[in-house]
Amino acid sequence: MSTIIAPSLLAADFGNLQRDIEMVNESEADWFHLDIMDGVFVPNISYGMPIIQAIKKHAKKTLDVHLMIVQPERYIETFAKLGADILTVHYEACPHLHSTVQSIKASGIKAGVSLNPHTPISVLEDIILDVDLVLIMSVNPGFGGQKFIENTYKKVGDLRSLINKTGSKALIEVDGGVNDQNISALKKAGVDAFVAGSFVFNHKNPTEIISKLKSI
Ligand SMILES: O=C(CO)[C@H](O)[C@H](O)COP(=O)(O)O
Repeated sequence: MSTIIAPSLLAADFGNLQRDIEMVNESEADWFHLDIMDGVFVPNISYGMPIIQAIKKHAKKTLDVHLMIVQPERYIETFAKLGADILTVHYEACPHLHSTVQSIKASGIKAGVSLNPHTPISVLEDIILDVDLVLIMSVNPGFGGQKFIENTYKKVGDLRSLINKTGSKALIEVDGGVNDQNISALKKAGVDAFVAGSFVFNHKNPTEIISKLKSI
């Protein structure tokens, strides 16, 4: 399977959102990554339903929605109706994670689980066969433009072993500080999908940088 590149619109220019969406549509990127932050689970607030609706209107690729919110189970139906194709919740925000994952799948979309940097892969042992995607945070969630945490390589290795051992079909996605210096080693460690925000949108030629990430 070829590398999946998911530009994070958190780093887009919101005054020119349609332009940035068209750029991703026309690029070699595979997914749109949407970061939803509530100011409670993470110390930042990003954007909500009207913006997602506007993105959906123009986006021609998979919507990969990452909920950094408390009690995400309250909004599963809402995000499914808004057009999410993949809905990822945080392990740390879900006391009834199995039930939340089942509800996401029952709404007809793919279910992802994300882990904060301090959370070990072992917490997924009893749910890995139920999830479509695991999103490993390679920065502390809340802000774009942070430095990549090196321990992520070990976590990706641990997750790849768990997936291989169990026969899970889950994809491995990494989010935070991804660039042309670390993507190759991450890919070798077993990552399938890469979220890239500031590295793409702060570049003078985002389309070109997406092609570069895709081809590494
Ligand atoms: O989830 C996020 C922050 O919580 C962002 O998606 C992530 O940080 C990507 O941004 P960048 O590539 O700029 O690090």
